Amino acid sequence: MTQPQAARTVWRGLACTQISLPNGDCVRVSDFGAQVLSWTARGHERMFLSERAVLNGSAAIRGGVPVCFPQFNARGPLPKHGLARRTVWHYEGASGQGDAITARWRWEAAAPLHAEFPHGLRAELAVTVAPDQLRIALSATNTGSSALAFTGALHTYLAVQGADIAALQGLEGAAFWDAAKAFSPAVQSGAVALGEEVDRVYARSAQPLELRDAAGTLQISQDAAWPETVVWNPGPALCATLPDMQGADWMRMLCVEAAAINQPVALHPGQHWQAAQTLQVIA
Ligand SMILES: O=P(O)(O)OC[C@H]1O[C@@H](O)[C@H](O)[C@@H](O)[C@@H]1O
Repeated sequence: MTQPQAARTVWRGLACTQISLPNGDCVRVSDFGAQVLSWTARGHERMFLSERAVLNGSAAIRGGVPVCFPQFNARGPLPKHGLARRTVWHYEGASGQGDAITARWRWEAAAPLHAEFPHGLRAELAVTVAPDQLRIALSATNTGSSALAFTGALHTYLAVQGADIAALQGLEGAAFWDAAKAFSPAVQSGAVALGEEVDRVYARSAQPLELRDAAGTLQISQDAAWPETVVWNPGPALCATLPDMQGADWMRMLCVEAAAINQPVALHPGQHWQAAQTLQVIA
């Protein structure tokens, strides 16, 4: 292979697009949820996907990069984390740019949403794969005739190798809201490590974060239009209660989420918004 390629495939019953680069990097994205399920770079799987993930469309898929939209968590009347992660998106195709390739999906707010969310809203997800790099851009357009507001996140489940040495660096000294402790305010002391439940909402860091583990170092950055970063790991106690995770899975993952939460994004009719999260293997 001399050029990046995108091929349609079915993986464990899910219609997917498989993106492959000449250097061996590979990404799989499901039409269900427009969800990245796998990213292999420098020979390592960089995404956590639960072996107990529900893949039959009856629930959100636990792992990869769920698109939480147009509502983050329970902050509104919609089902938790919105409906987009539980619906099939329309695949629009892929196009190459040099050593990179971008595949695109489209989602429209449809009837099941309208009782709680009576708006015309279109979302697009662009997944760009380049050597050592994955960039995921969500965009939203108000296609209706009234103003609307949304919240959301790219709920990225990063694979962790070597839980005892894994550390997320770059948030030291940052203020956060501790969602695991009734949203009490706190300040980050040292790197984020695995151990107990972590469910924290930080303001976006201007500098990229770094996840260091036994596989190397992954740099994580997000556009300013994602104003918050959520870091989530259920820890052993909560993990044991989640039916779609195995008991020790909390040691295999860390969610670092690019999010828009505290100030909902307001869109007038015809207005457009876009924001990306970029993951880069640097060591
Ligand atoms: O189990 P879900 O619906 O995928 O949510 C997982 C987690 O997602 C995180 O974004 C939230 O901050 C957590 O509070 C939540 O538990």
